[in-house]
Amino acid sequence: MDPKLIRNFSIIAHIDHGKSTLADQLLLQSGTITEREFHSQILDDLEIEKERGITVKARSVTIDYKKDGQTYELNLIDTPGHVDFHYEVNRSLAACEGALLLIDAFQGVQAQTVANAYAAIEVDLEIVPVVNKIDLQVIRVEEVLEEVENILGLDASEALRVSAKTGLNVDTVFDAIISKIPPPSGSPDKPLKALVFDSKFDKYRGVVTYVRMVDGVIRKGDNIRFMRENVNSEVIEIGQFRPGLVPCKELGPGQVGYVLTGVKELSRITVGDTVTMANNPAEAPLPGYQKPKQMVFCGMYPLDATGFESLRDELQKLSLNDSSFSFQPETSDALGFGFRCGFLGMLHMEIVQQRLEREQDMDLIQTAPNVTYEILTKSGKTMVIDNPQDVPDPSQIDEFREPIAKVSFIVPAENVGTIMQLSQDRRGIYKNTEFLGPTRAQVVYELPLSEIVYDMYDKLKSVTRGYGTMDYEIIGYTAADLVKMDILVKGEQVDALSTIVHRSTADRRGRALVKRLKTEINKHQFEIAIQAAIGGKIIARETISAFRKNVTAKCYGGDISRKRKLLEKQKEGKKRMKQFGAVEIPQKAFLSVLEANRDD
Ligand SMILES: Nc1nc2c(ncn2[C@@H]2O[C@H](COP(=O)(O)OP(=O)(O)OP(=O)(O)O)[C@@H](O)[C@H]2O)c(=O)[nH]1
Repeated sequence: MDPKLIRNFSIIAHIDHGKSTLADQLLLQSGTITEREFHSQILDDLEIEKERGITVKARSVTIDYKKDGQTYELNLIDTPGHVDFHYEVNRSLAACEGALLLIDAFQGVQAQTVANAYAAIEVDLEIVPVVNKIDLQVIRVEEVLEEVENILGLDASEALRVSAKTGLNVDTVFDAIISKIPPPSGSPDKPLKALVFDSKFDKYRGVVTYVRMVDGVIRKGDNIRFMRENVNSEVIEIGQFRPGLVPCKELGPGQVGYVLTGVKELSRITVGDTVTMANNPAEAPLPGYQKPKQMVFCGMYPLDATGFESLRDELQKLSLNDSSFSFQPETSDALGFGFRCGFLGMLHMEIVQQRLEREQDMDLIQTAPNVTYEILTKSGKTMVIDNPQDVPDPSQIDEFREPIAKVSFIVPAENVGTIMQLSQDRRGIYKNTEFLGPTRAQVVYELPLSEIVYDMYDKLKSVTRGYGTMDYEIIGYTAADLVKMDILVKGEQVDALSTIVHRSTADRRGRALVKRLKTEINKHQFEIAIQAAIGGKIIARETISAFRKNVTAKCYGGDISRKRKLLEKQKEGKKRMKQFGAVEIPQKAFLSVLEANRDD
């Protein structure tokens, strides 16, 4: 394939601005998919993505497009739009020469439009602004284009105006891809160099490695090497995404496709690695990617001990296709054997948890999530803390550090004050405000990650009536006055309820938490004290009074069937309970920490 006829591009956008719809429309208009397939959102094939309407895992597809008697090979690399999946965006961009920057004609430039555009500018991609949804009743295209110029510093004079939904003007998108985005360079005669930009585990074929060719040619039977992992393997099959896996004879410079090898474990194929020939290797690998870093952790426990092995199997299966999710066995006095799971962010956590519950039909107890902390001990050691239970005794701590994020909000001008107040209340450090036009502004704060991951997004949406957006990146760790807060139920500490809080908010959080727990834990036949403590000191207390529970008391006379129904209902309610000493604690109580933060 002549590289001059190849174009490699991504579509980048804020969530919901229509990226998947445009991708599908490009596939439809080029004849890659049928009308029927178009209506079922072909690129988002995971069930959860369909249900929640978000793209989680990057996909890629090759489109043949005829123009002026030539057939061009257009490689679209799909990217997810949500903050949690930044690293997926960056890895996709490195495989492209250009990007379509898609912007909703009414909503205009939003927080992730900015973040994604900057990522593309950083790697020197040619950016084509595309205003989408021009079929809507109310649009403000001119203002949106002004925002593109003011905020992103891009030339918007030749921006395209399309409707991905109806297909209006989508032909101009093909023209722009061919005329504006540069073809890849590279030589078939140089030693093989191909970038691994994704990989996934397929039940039938094993590990499918996604590659973007740079130099050289790859064919079936070649003996290749993954340079960073230093793994050699024979090529069993190569092919392209059309959009299913379709084998081909060879892949040359600039092309995008897949390689099947004898490698069985996904963990041995690192995204960002370089593929070369084992007997004629390239001198140096391509610049790689940073590994994704888990920033949010929580415990997951089977409801009863027999579920441990099957939970392990399920977690393993999930991690086969999601290398950004991690899990390790842990034990809790209260919950028994379970796993500590790490996620990129809260959305990522929710998605994994839902997949477990839905696809595997598992009953789980999940503890409240926490971010990753660092502790410098008196002996000079730096500990990474993923679990509040691992915090050492305060006498051994020299410095307690928390992750800090640079958060950028884009909000209606009248909400700037509220956002500043919200950030200030959460220990934010003000950076700057920039007006994007008469009605909207960008406000930047540095905020502790723990103060934003749980509910900042919801709060932002509610104070701006849905018009505000935010994006964040972790910029490092700083020392803070943090303490571990324990919860005692009937005098005994429940380890899975411990949290790390800032000392200045400890009293308030402690009170909110015990109050919440009081509503979550049912009355028992004895009185139950619920206390919050720091070190040995009790900072808050609530009491659940004793109650003799007799659900059948309501059933007068001998209505047996009704009585049985009630008993069954009670049994059902017990399903998600964990016995702790004499007290039954329901699943929801373990998430109280999270809820109490939100009540705050
Ligand atoms: N009216 C109108 N609606 C559109 C258009 N393009 C997309 N939409 C709608 O906007 C919503 C979001 O579109 P998606 O294509 O799922 O958005 P996305 O950017 O891929 O979203 P993520 O994958 O979650 O990042 C869907 O309900 C689409 O039907 C358009 O041109 N006009």
